[in-house]
Amino acid sequence: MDITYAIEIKNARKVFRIGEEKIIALDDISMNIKTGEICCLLGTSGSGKSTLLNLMAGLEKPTKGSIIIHGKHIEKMSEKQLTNFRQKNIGFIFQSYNLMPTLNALENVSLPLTFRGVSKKAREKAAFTMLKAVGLEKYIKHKPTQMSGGQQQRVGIARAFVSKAPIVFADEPTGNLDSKTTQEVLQLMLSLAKKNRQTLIIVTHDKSIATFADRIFYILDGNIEKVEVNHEESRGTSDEA
Ligand SMILES: Nc1ncnc2c1ncn2[C@@H]1O[C@H](COP(=O)(O)OP(=O)(O)OP(=O)(O)O)[C@@H](O)[C@H]1O
Repeated sequence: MDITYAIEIKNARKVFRIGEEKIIALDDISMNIKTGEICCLLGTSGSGKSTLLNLMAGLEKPTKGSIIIHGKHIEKMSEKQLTNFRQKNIGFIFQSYNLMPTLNALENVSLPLTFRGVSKKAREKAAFTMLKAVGLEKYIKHKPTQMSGGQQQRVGIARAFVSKAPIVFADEPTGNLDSKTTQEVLQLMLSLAKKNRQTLIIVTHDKSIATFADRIFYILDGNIEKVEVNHEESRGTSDEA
């Protein structure tokens, strides 16, 4: 089966209720993301970016509409099916890294492979290869508190990419990093995603980060305000607003 789109969203709406109050986090979103595409969801605080990412990752269900990942309607899946689906298909990179504090870098990166039934030896080999790819081969025994923010995020990236999940989501992945480390971490994510033709979706409020993407979806008040296509020659070099 040839599935061109990694992600298809059809008229997705998400309403949160707090007591009597209704919060329309997403109004009516329709969009498609191609396999291997690198996309940014760009918008100000409260615009609905994280909610949209959570719907795509099956962490939240839409109030209305469809979320189709590799041809499968994930809004119809049970929690158990979703957990299984995420373990097989999705990698996550978080703003606050979300590493396991008691585990060292090698163990943190190995973790997603344990859910896939990979042997310990094969897990450690794959984790070491990934840590080497992100320049941390000398830090495999270090625990998160023994590493800088940039190093911890490299571990987070290695963990997200180790299982070659077809889709990787990154929610403000450089939000806690200085500008130089931000550039390094971004380049790393992009090169890993391109290498294996993994689809990468980055949530950010920072336009300078979005210039690295193939396409930018501008999110405003729970809707897509506009979509911008980045052409190869201007990618990552533009600092215009
Ligand atoms: N679990 C929830 N319960 C109630 N309201 C929520 C919940 N999650 C998000 N919202 C509301 O939905 C709207 C969109 O939030 P969302 O977190 O998606 O925005 P965002 O663009 O990611 O913002 P930020 O950049 O600050 O993270 C906001 O008004 C928020 O308060």
